[in-house]
Amino acid sequence: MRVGYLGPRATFTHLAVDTFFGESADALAYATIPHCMDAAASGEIEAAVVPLENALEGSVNLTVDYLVHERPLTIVGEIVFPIRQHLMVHPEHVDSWSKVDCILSHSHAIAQCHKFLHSHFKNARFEYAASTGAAAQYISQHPQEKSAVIANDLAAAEYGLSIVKQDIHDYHYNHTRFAVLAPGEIELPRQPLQGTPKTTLMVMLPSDQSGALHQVLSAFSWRKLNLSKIESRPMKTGLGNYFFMIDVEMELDEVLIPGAISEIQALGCEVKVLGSYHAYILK
Ligand SMILES: O=C(O)C(=O)C[C@]1(C(=O)O)C=C[C@@H](O)C=C1
Repeated sequence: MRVGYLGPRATFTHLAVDTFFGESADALAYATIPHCMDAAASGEIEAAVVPLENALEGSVNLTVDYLVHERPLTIVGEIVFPIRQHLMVHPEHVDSWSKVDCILSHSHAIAQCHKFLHSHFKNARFEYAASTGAAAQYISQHPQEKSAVIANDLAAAEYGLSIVKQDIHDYHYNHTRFAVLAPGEIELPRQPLQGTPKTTLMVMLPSDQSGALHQVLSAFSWRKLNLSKIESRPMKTGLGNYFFMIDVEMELDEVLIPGAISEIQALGCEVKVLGSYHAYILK
């Protein structure tokens, strides 16, 4: 099975793919989240794995927006993976690491380490890369730059960088949810882990209807459907126009979720099922 991921090699997404799929997948790196999702939509790969949400920094908006507005792929699985951020430099700068003038990484990685960065690098500037792996690769190729990178230990090994501070993320519990996306339903390799069933819906409220969100939520509540997430994102059609991404902690059945969907549609909302799948928590 060909599985694309946000590359280059040794990103957290790559680690999640290798740990989850193991030998069952041919893992292919893509430079950006949209490139990876495009490849799944065109059939170049069977599935794309992209970051969806981090426990400290929240949703990866690029993934959510591209999924809803540009590439309507199906969520066929979720991988929850622990994230350990380390600070690393080119070996030439190990002795002067605390004096670097730039910190380079993915925006989510930088955000996960704000307290550490604030206390150690009062004057350094932050530069954002497409991924932690891309930042590590760049610094390995530009040893003259006095920059430090935030990435994982595999990236340090892959790109020959030296870790100067381990575990610099601000809070101990740091996990990221990665979505496995495909053009339609596909079989994922069997896991020794027990997954938790989930269904993700996109709901667009009619504009200017008082109590609409309350009514939508009550369609789930009286059916005792547990929601693990609700988040609004702009529709990009005008100020105040939002859609909601709602995660229901249940597999798409034939009665309860379709019943809730019909009720919500009767309120004048547009509803789309983005996927019904299992979430796997990896160690
Ligand atoms: O840059 C990477 O290594 C990624 O896989 C992306 C990403 C993200 O988008 O959140 C994944 C996990 C971490 O939270 C930091 C970065």
